Amino acid sequence: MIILNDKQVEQTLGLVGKAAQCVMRYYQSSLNITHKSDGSPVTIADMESSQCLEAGLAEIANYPVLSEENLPASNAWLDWPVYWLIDPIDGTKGFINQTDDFCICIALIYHHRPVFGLIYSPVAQRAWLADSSRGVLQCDQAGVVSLKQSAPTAPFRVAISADNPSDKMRQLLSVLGDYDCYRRGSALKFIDLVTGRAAIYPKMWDTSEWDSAAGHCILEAVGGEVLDFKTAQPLQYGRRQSLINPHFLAHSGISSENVMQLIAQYGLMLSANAER
Ligand SMILES: Nc1ncnc2c1ncn2[C@@H]1O[C@H](COP(=O)(O)O)[C@@H](OP(=O)(O)O)[C@H]1O
Ligand SMILES: [Mg+2]
Repeated sequence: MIILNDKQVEQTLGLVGKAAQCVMRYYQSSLNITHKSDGSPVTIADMESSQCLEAGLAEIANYPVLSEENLPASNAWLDWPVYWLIDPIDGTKGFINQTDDFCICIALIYHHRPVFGLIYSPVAQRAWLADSSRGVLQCDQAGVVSLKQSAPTAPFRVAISADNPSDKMRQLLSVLGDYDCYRRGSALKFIDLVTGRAAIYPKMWDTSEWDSAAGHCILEAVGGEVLDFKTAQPLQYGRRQSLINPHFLAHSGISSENVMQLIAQYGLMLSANAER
Protein backbone atom coordinates (compact mmCIF):
# COMPACT_ATOMS: atom_id res chain seq x y z
CA MET A 1 0.00 0.00 0.00
CA ILE A 2 1.21 3.54 -0.82
CA ILE A 3 0.57 6.24 1.79
CA LEU A 4 1.59 9.84 1.27
CA ASN A 5 3.48 11.32 4.23
CA ASP A 6 2.38 14.53 5.97
CA LYS A 7 4.80 16.67 3.95
CA GLN A 8 3.51 15.23 0.65
CA VAL A 9 -0.10 15.84 1.69
CA GLU A 10 0.73 19.44 2.66
CA GLN A 11 2.52 19.93 -0.67
CA THR A 12 -0.48 18.48 -2.55
CA LEU A 13 -2.79 20.90 -0.74
CA GLY A 14 -0.46 23.80 -1.63
CA LEU A 15 -0.39 22.66 -5.24
CA VAL A 16 -4.15 22.36 -5.61
CA GLY A 17 -4.45 25.89 -4.16
CA LYS A 18 -2.06 27.10 -6.86
CA ALA A 19 -4.03 25.31 -9.60
CA ALA A 20 -7.22 26.88 -8.21
CA GLN A 21 -5.66 30.34 -8.52
CA CYS A 22 -4.95 29.61 -12.22
CA VAL A 23 -8.57 28.53 -12.67
CA MET A 24 -10.10 31.49 -10.82
CA ARG A 25 -8.20 33.99 -12.99
CA TYR A 26 -10.54 32.89 -15.80
CA TYR A 27 -13.77 32.47 -13.82
CA GLN A 28 -16.54 34.85 -14.79
CA SER A 29 -14.56 36.16 -17.77
CA SER A 30 -15.28 35.62 -21.45
CA LEU A 31 -13.67 32.36 -22.55
CA ASN A 32 -12.86 30.67 -25.81
CA ILE A 33 -14.59 27.26 -25.53
CA THR A 34 -13.67 24.23 -27.62
CA HIS A 35 -15.33 20.80 -27.54
CA LYS A 36 -13.77 17.36 -27.25
CA SER A 37 -14.84 14.23 -29.18
CA ASP A 38 -17.32 13.24 -26.40
CA GLY A 39 -18.94 16.68 -26.72
CA SER A 40 -17.61 17.98 -23.40
CA PRO A 41 -16.25 21.55 -23.36
CA VAL A 42 -12.67 22.58 -22.54
CA THR A 43 -11.11 25.99 -21.88
CA ILE A 44 -7.70 27.52 -21.27
CA ALA A 45 -8.43 27.25 -17.53
CA ASP A 46 -8.60 23.41 -17.82
CA MET A 47 -5.29 23.40 -19.71
CA GLU A 48 -3.42 25.71 -17.31
CA SER A 49 -4.70 23.83 -14.26
CA SER A 50 -3.54 20.58 -15.85
CA GLN A 51 -0.04 21.93 -16.58
CA CYS A 52 0.29 23.24 -13.03
CA LEU A 53 -0.84 19.95 -11.45
CA GLU A 54 1.17 17.68 -13.75
CA ALA A 55 4.43 19.50 -13.03
CA GLY A 56 3.80 19.76 -9.28
CA LEU A 57 2.58 16.20 -8.63
CA ALA A 58 5.56 14.61 -10.35
CA GLU A 59 7.76 16.56 -7.91
CA ILE A 60 5.74 15.56 -4.83
CA ALA A 61 5.86 11.84 -5.66
CA ASN A 62 7.45 10.80 -8.90
CA TYR A 63 4.68 8.64 -10.38
CA PRO A 64 3.22 9.00 -13.88
CA VAL A 65 0.37 11.52 -14.15
CA LEU A 66 -2.74 10.74 -16.17
CA SER A 67 -4.67 13.95 -16.77
CA GLU A 68 -7.99 14.38 -18.57
CA GLU A 69 -6.29 17.12 -20.56
CA ASN A 70 -3.06 15.29 -21.39
CA LEU A 71 -3.63 11.64 -22.21
CA PRO A 72 -0.71 9.41 -23.14
CA ALA A 73 -0.65 8.46 -26.83
CA SER A 74 -0.88 4.75 -26.05
CA ASN A 75 -2.65 2.90 -23.23
CA ALA A 76 0.44 3.33 -21.05
CA TRP A 77 -1.62 3.21 -17.82
CA LEU A 78 -2.17 -0.52 -18.27
CA ASP A 79 1.47 -1.00 -17.19
CA TRP A 80 1.47 1.46 -14.29
CA PRO A 81 1.08 -0.09 -10.81
CA VAL A 82 0.78 3.39 -9.31
CA TYR A 83 -0.10 6.74 -10.90
CA TRP A 84 -1.75 10.10 -10.32
CA LEU A 85 -5.15 10.43 -11.99
CA ILE A 86 -6.40 14.01 -12.26
CA ASP A 87 -9.27 16.09 -13.52
CA PRO A 88 -7.93 19.67 -13.71
CA ILE A 89 -11.49 21.08 -13.75
CA ASP A 90 -14.33 18.66 -13.12
CA GLY A 91 -17.63 20.25 -14.05
CA THR A 92 -16.24 22.44 -16.81
CA LYS A 93 -19.85 23.19 -17.86
CA GLY A 94 -20.55 24.61 -14.39
CA PHE A 95 -17.34 26.63 -14.63
CA ILE A 96 -18.41 28.08 -17.99
CA ASN A 97 -22.00 28.67 -16.84
CA GLN A 98 -20.77 30.21 -13.56
CA THR A 99 -22.82 27.91 -11.31
CA ASP A 100 -19.94 27.52 -8.78
CA ASP A 101 -20.31 23.71 -9.14
CA PHE A 102 -16.87 22.74 -10.35
CA CYS A 103 -13.82 21.34 -8.61
CA ILE A 104 -10.31 20.00 -9.04
CA CYS A 105 -9.89 16.23 -8.55
CA ILE A 106 -6.65 14.45 -7.71
CA ALA A 107 -6.39 10.72 -7.01
CA LEU A 108 -3.51 8.35 -6.50
CA ILE A 109 -4.24 4.93 -8.00
CA TYR A 110 -2.45 1.86 -6.65
CA HIS A 111 -3.16 -1.50 -8.26
CA HIS A 112 -6.48 -0.27 -9.71
CA ARG A 113 -7.83 1.25 -6.47
CA PRO A 114 -7.87 4.92 -5.43
CA VAL A 115 -5.71 5.07 -2.27
CA PHE A 116 -5.60 8.87 -1.93
CA GLY A 117 -8.27 11.32 -3.06
CA LEU A 118 -8.49 15.10 -2.96
CA ILE A 119 -11.34 17.29 -4.19
CA TYR A 120 -10.95 21.07 -4.06
CA SER A 121 -13.67 23.66 -4.57
CA PRO A 122 -11.98 26.87 -5.81
CA VAL A 123 -15.13 28.91 -5.03
CA ALA A 124 -15.51 27.66 -1.44
CA GLN A 125 -11.69 27.50 -1.07
CA ARG A 126 -12.17 24.18 0.66
CA ALA A 127 -10.48 20.79 0.21
CA TRP A 128 -11.64 17.31 1.17
CA LEU A 129 -8.96 14.64 1.21
CA ALA A 130 -8.82 11.02 2.26
CA ASP A 131 -6.68 7.97 2.57
CA SER A 132 -6.76 4.84 4.71
CA SER A 133 -4.69 6.33 7.53
CA ARG A 134 -6.23 9.80 7.77
CA GLY A 135 -9.92 9.10 7.06
CA VAL A 136 -11.62 12.15 5.53
CA LEU A 137 -10.27 15.61 6.33
CA GLN A 138 -12.00 18.84 5.36
CA CYS A 139 -9.46 21.66 5.10
CA ASP A 140 -10.09 25.37 4.70
CA GLN A 141 -8.97 28.69 6.18
CA ALA A 142 -10.87 27.90 9.39
CA GLY A 143 -8.76 24.77 9.93
CA VAL A 144 -8.91 21.00 9.51
CA VAL A 145 -11.92 18.92 10.52
CA SER A 146 -12.22 15.14 10.45
CA LEU A 147 -15.51 14.01 8.81
CA LYS A 148 -17.41 10.85 9.78
CA GLN A 149 -20.29 9.18 7.96
CA SER A 150 -23.54 11.00 8.68
CA ALA A 151 -26.76 9.00 8.77
CA PRO A 152 -29.13 9.97 5.93
CA THR A 153 -32.53 11.27 6.92
CA ALA A 154 -35.81 10.13 5.28
CA PRO A 155 -36.82 10.70 2.53
CA PHE A 156 -33.63 9.64 0.69
CA ARG A 157 -31.92 12.59 -0.93
CA VAL A 158 -30.63 11.72 -4.40
CA ALA A 159 -27.90 13.74 -6.11
CA ILE A 160 -28.10 13.73 -9.89
CA SER A 161 -26.11 15.38 -12.63
CA ALA A 162 -27.06 18.88 -13.74
CA ASP A 163 -27.89 17.72 -17.25
CA ASN A 164 -28.75 13.99 -17.33
CA PRO A 165 -32.39 13.29 -18.26
CA SER A 166 -34.93 12.45 -15.51
CA ASP A 167 -37.11 9.68 -17.00
CA LYS A 168 -34.53 6.87 -16.63
CA MET A 169 -33.72 8.13 -13.14
CA ARG A 170 -37.39 8.06 -12.07
CA GLN A 171 -37.63 4.45 -13.26
CA LEU A 172 -34.55 3.45 -11.25
CA LEU A 173 -35.64 5.23 -8.07
CA SER A 174 -39.22 3.92 -8.18
CA VAL A 175 -38.05 0.96 -6.02
CA LEU A 176 -37.23 3.29 -3.13
CA GLY A 177 -40.67 4.68 -2.40
CA ASP A 178 -40.08 8.09 -0.91
CA TYR A 179 -37.15 10.11 -2.25
CA ASP A 180 -36.17 13.63 -3.10
CA CYS A 181 -33.83 14.59 -6.00
CA TYR A 182 -31.66 17.59 -6.59
CA ARG A 183 -29.32 18.44 -9.45
CA ARG A 184 -25.71 19.44 -9.18
CA GLY A 185 -22.73 19.30 -11.59
CA SER A 186 -19.28 17.87 -10.86
CA ALA A 187 -17.71 15.47 -8.36
CA LEU A 188 -18.95 17.71 -5.53
CA LYS A 189 -21.87 15.24 -5.50
CA PHE A 190 -19.49 12.75 -3.83
CA ILE A 191 -18.83 15.33 -1.10
CA ASP A 192 -22.60 15.68 -0.62
CA LEU A 193 -22.68 11.95 0.17
CA VAL A 194 -19.90 12.39 2.72
CA THR A 195 -21.53 15.36 4.46
CA GLY A 196 -25.01 13.78 4.48
CA ARG A 197 -26.61 16.24 2.04
CA ALA A 198 -27.31 13.22 -0.19
CA ALA A 199 -27.57 9.46 0.40
CA ILE A 200 -27.47 8.25 -3.21
CA TYR A 201 -25.71 9.35 -6.38
CA PRO A 202 -26.61 7.05 -9.31
CA LYS A 203 -24.79 7.58 -12.62
CA MET A 204 -26.41 5.90 -15.62
CA TRP A 205 -24.50 7.90 -18.23
CA ASP A 206 -20.85 7.91 -19.29
CA THR A 207 -18.12 9.41 -17.14
CA SER A 208 -14.38 8.87 -17.24
CA GLU A 209 -12.16 7.38 -14.56
CA TRP A 210 -10.78 10.82 -13.56
CA ASP A 211 -14.35 11.99 -12.82
CA SER A 212 -14.87 9.42 -10.05
CA ALA A 213 -11.49 8.33 -8.61
CA ALA A 214 -10.94 11.07 -6.01
CA GLY A 215 -14.57 11.10 -4.89
CA HIS A 216 -14.57 7.30 -4.74
CA CYS A 217 -11.59 7.31 -2.34
CA ILE A 218 -13.13 10.01 -0.14
CA LEU A 219 -16.51 8.27 -0.01
CA GLU A 220 -15.01 4.87 0.87
CA ALA A 221 -13.07 6.48 3.72
CA VAL A 222 -16.38 7.24 5.49
CA GLY A 223 -17.83 3.79 4.77
CA GLY A 224 -19.65 4.59 1.51
CA GLU A 225 -19.33 2.68 -1.75
CA VAL A 226 -19.07 3.30 -5.49
CA LEU A 227 -20.42 0.15 -7.15
CA ASP A 228 -20.54 -0.94 -10.76
CA PHE A 229 -24.29 -1.25 -11.45
CA LYS A 230 -23.74 -4.47 -13.43
CA THR A 231 -21.38 -6.37 -11.10
CA ALA A 232 -22.20 -4.76 -7.70
CA GLN A 233 -18.42 -4.53 -7.18
CA PRO A 234 -16.42 -1.34 -6.48
CA LEU A 235 -15.21 0.52 -9.60
CA GLN A 236 -11.63 -0.23 -10.63
CA TYR A 237 -9.15 2.03 -12.39
CA GLY A 238 -6.61 1.58 -15.19
CA ARG A 239 -7.57 -2.00 -15.95
CA ARG A 240 -8.98 -1.49 -19.44
CA GLN A 241 -8.00 0.24 -22.66
CA SER A 242 -11.07 2.43 -22.29
CA LEU A 243 -11.07 5.00 -19.49
CA ILE A 244 -14.89 5.25 -19.54
CA ASN A 245 -16.44 4.11 -16.24
CA PRO A 246 -19.21 1.55 -16.08
CA HIS A 247 -22.50 3.06 -14.87
CA PHE A 248 -22.28 3.25 -11.10
CA LEU A 249 -24.16 3.65 -7.85
CA ALA A 250 -22.43 5.80 -5.23
CA HIS A 251 -24.08 5.76 -1.83
CA SER A 252 -23.48 6.40 1.84
CA GLY A 253 -25.37 5.11 4.83
CA ILE A 254 -28.25 3.36 3.03
CA SER A 255 -29.13 -0.25 3.85
CA SER A 256 -27.67 -3.14 1.85
CA GLU A 257 -31.28 -4.07 1.02
CA ASN A 258 -31.80 -0.69 -0.68
CA VAL A 259 -28.50 -1.07 -2.52
CA MET A 260 -29.53 -4.49 -3.85
CA GLN A 261 -32.99 -3.17 -4.85
CA LEU A 262 -31.41 -0.39 -6.92
CA ILE A 263 -28.92 -2.76 -8.55
CA ALA A 264 -31.68 -5.26 -9.38
CA GLN A 265 -33.83 -2.48 -10.85
CA TYR A 266 -30.91 -1.32 -13.02
CA GLY A 267 -30.57 -4.93 -14.28
CA LEU A 268 -34.29 -5.07 -15.12
CA MET A 269 -34.11 -1.77 -16.99
CA LEU A 270 -31.10 -3.03 -18.94
CA SER A 271 -32.84 -6.29 -19.96
CA ALA A 272 -36.01 -4.40 -20.92
CA ASN A 273 -33.92 -2.14 -23.18
CA ALA A 274 -32.09 -5.10 -24.73
CA GLU A 275 -35.43 -6.73 -25.60
CA ARG A 276 -36.69 -3.66 -27.44
N1 LIG B 1 -20.11 10.94 -23.12
C1 LIG B 1 -19.25 11.11 -22.12
N2 LIG B 1 -18.12 10.36 -22.02
C2 LIG B 1 -17.26 10.53 -21.00
N3 LIG B 1 -17.42 11.43 -20.01
C3 LIG B 1 -18.50 12.21 -20.07
C4 LIG B 1 -19.48 12.10 -21.10
N4 LIG B 1 -20.44 13.01 -20.87
C5 LIG B 1 -20.09 13.67 -19.73
N5 LIG B 1 -18.93 13.20 -19.26
C6 LIG B 1 -18.18 13.66 -18.10
O1 LIG B 1 -19.04 13.82 -16.98
C7 LIG B 1 -18.59 14.96 -16.25
C8 LIG B 1 -19.77 15.72 -15.77
O2 LIG B 1 -20.48 14.91 -14.87
P1 LIG B 1 -21.68 15.58 -14.07
O3 LIG B 1 -22.71 15.87 -15.11
O4 LIG B 1 -22.09 14.55 -13.09
O5 LIG B 1 -21.14 16.81 -13.45
C9 LIG B 1 -17.77 15.83 -17.18
O6 LIG B 1 -16.53 16.07 -16.56
P2 LIG B 1 -15.62 17.37 -16.96
O7 LIG B 1 -16.38 18.57 -16.60
O8 LIG B 1 -14.39 17.16 -16.14
O9 LIG B 1 -15.33 17.24 -18.44
C10 LIG B 1 -17.63 14.99 -18.45
O10 LIG B 1 -16.27 14.78 -18.80
MG1 LIG C 1 -14.63 15.58 -15.12
